[in-house]
Amino acid sequence: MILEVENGCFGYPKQKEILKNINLHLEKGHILSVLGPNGIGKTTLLKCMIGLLPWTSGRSLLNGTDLREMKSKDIWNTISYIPQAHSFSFSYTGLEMVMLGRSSHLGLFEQPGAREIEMAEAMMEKVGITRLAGKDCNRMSGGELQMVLIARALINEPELIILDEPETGLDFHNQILVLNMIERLAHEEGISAIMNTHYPTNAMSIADEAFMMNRKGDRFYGTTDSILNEHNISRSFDVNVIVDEVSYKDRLIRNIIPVSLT
Ligand SMILES: Nc1ncnc2c1ncn2[C@@H]1O[C@H](COP(=O)(O)OP(=O)(O)OP(=O)(O)O)[C@@H](O)[C@H]1O
Repeated sequence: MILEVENGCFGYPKQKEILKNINLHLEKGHILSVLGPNGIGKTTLLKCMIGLLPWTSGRSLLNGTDLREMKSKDIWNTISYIPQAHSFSFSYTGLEMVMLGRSSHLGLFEQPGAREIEMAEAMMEKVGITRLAGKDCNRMSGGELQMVLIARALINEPELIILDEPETGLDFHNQILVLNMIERLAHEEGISAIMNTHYPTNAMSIADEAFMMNRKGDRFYGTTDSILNEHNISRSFDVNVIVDEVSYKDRLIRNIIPVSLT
C-alpha cells in the first residue's frame, strides 16, 4: 500500500471541521479520483493526505510509515504534488520549471547542473513538450503549463503523484493528452496517482477508485464503477444525471450527463 489515511480529521483554525474520519488506501499503480461540489474540501483533503496541512487527528502512512515520522526529503522524493495550474505565475522557462522538480534530490547549497539539464530535456522529450523548453511559463496556455508541471513532477521520479484538477480549463485534446498520460504512468509504469476532478466522466475513464463527498455528510468510497452511479452523483451535486454507455471501437465508454437540477 503506497498511501493510507486512518481516521483523518481536519478543520481550518476557528472554522468547523470539514474533513471527518477519512479512511482511504491506495495501492501501487492505482488511480484514485476525489470528487465533490465546490468548496467541500477536495484540495484540503489532498494537502492533508500528504502532510502539507496537518490532520487535527488521525494520520497518513506512506509505504507503511507515519508521515510525521518521516524526513521531509524522504517524503518529497516519493511524492510529487501538482497544484492547480492556474495558481502559478513564475517567470521561469519551461526547462527551468521542469528542472525545479529535482530540488528535493539536491543538497542544501547545491545548484542544478549539466546532469539536471540533461534529465529535464529527456523528460520534456518523453512528455512530448520539447518545444516548450525556452518558452516563458507566464506565456504558456493552460494545457502547455499543465504538461510542464507534469514533467516537473515526473523528473522527481516519484512513486505517487497528486494532481489538483489536472484537466480543468483544458480543451478536449489537452484533456485527453493529460488523462492518457496519468493513466499510462499509473497502469504501465506503476506510479500511483490521486486526482481531484470536477468531471465524473474523466474519473470513470481512468480511475480505479473514487472518493466522493457531499454537503449532506455522505462519503462514497470504492471502485469507480460502483461509486459513480446516478444515485450517488445526483445526491452529491444536487443534479439529475444519466449514466450512459456507448461503444467505441473495442471499448465501452461510460458517459455521465447532467440533465437538470434536483
Ligand atoms: N487557507 C484556508 N483558510 C481557511 N479556510 C480555507 C482555506 N483554504 C480553503 N478554505 C475553506 O475550506 C473549504 C474547502 O476548501 P477546498 O479548497 O479544500 O475545497 P474544494 O472542494 O477543493 O473546492 P473547489 O472545488 O472549489 O476547488 C472552503 O470553504 C474554503 O473556503
